[in-house]
Amino acid sequence: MPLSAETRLKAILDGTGAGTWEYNLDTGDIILNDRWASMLGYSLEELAPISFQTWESLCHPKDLGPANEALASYLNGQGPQFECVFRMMHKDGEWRHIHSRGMLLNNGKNDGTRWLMGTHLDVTEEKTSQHQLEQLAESLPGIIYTFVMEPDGQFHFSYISRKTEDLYGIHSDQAIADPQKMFDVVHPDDLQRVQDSIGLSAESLCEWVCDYRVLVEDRITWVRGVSRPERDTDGRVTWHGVITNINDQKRLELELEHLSITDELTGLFNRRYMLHKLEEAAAENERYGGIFSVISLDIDFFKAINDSWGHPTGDSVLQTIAKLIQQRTRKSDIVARTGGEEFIVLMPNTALADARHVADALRMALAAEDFVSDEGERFTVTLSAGVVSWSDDTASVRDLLSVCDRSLYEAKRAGRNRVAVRGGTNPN
Ligand SMILES: Nc1nc2c(ncn2[C@@H]2O[C@H](COP(=O)(O)OP(=O)(O)OP(=O)(O)O)[C@@H](O)[C@H]2O)c(=O)[nH]1
Repeated sequence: MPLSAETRLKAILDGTGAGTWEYNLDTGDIILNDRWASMLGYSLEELAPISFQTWESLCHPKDLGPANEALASYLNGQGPQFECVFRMMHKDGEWRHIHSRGMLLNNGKNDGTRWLMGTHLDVTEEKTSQHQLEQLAESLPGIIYTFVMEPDGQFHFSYISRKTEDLYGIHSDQAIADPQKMFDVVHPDDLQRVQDSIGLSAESLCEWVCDYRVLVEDRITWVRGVSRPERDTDGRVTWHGVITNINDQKRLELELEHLSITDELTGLFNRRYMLHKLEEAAAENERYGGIFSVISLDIDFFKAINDSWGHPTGDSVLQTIAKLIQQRTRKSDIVARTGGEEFIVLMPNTALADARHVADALRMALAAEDFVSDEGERFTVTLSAGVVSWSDDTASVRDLLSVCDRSLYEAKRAGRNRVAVRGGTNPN
């Protein structure tokens, strides 16, 4: 014989561990099941007589108002069901978090009155874990989150901690409601890289690690995202991770990088950086063709300047010349002090004749410059320069520089304060 609907329903409710309640809105009658009472450590007999006050007296006073408001808004037609979590006092003196859900049944008892029927579930453990997670998230120096990407590319945060406010200027509720907001504040220059790295991590299931900038009202913050992806059987990828502020670390990194490529005295690039840029330009030329030229400048009789006017005056001569070269070259040119009184200018997309023209202009500008020593004596300074262009028969950067040096040497030998040019770059 098939089980009755009532038996089946009871078995289902027993399985879920839910208490049930029925509340007649017109008569005020209340019907509770045994589980409703045992969830709070009581039997129904102990709670008798059962009325609305039975719930009221056990509910946390601070939760009564919100629960009644939730009921009122459901009865006003807002939401498909009544739903609310409130605390209730267990017989053992502990508060339990109860998740209550209910619906209105007009004809439930066939007597024309309205019955609200629902369930109670004890969600204390979930609430406690959630509270612990929130406390943990608060004490962490970054954002923790769970990010989910569907196979069709749709994405959302199933959890994100409140630190989003500090780093992204976005409330965590907003990030959950509209996850795109979290990408809208990524620096435009970094956005593509961030998206590509997420795509790569989803494909390879390798850890996602990405440093990028977040731009909130003109304030830039460097952050680092680190998270582990996992793919479920539906192809959905979920990352659990953390985003931290790395501003201090990044500033230090950038400072160190700056120091490692800069000449301290003049603020120009140093020899190491110039060699790196020359190698880059050579590789680019080999791959895509094009042209670039190099000017090597050396101050004439600089030793005599030091000897006559002192080392500090020599230093300020170097600084003045550095400024002069920077003013008279393009932004795309790279200028470095590559030795004591030697400078190199790398001029991308510049033919030999144009580079020679620039070298001559620099030579004349320096010769016209009036210098004053620490003792107030006036003097002038000249330079010699070698100019060379990268061509098809240039074998390496080393060869290019060697040809440039030979031109410079020719300029010195021919009397200084002049520019020598080499078209071919075969050092022999
Ligand atoms: N003030 C100052 N002098 C430097 C610096 N680096 C190198 N020097 C000096 O630059 C001088 C270079 O001398 P030399 O290599 O003989 O060249 P020069 O006197 O310019 O002679 P030519 O190049 O042949 O015209 C040396 O006296 C170095 O001590 C620096 O940072 N500051």
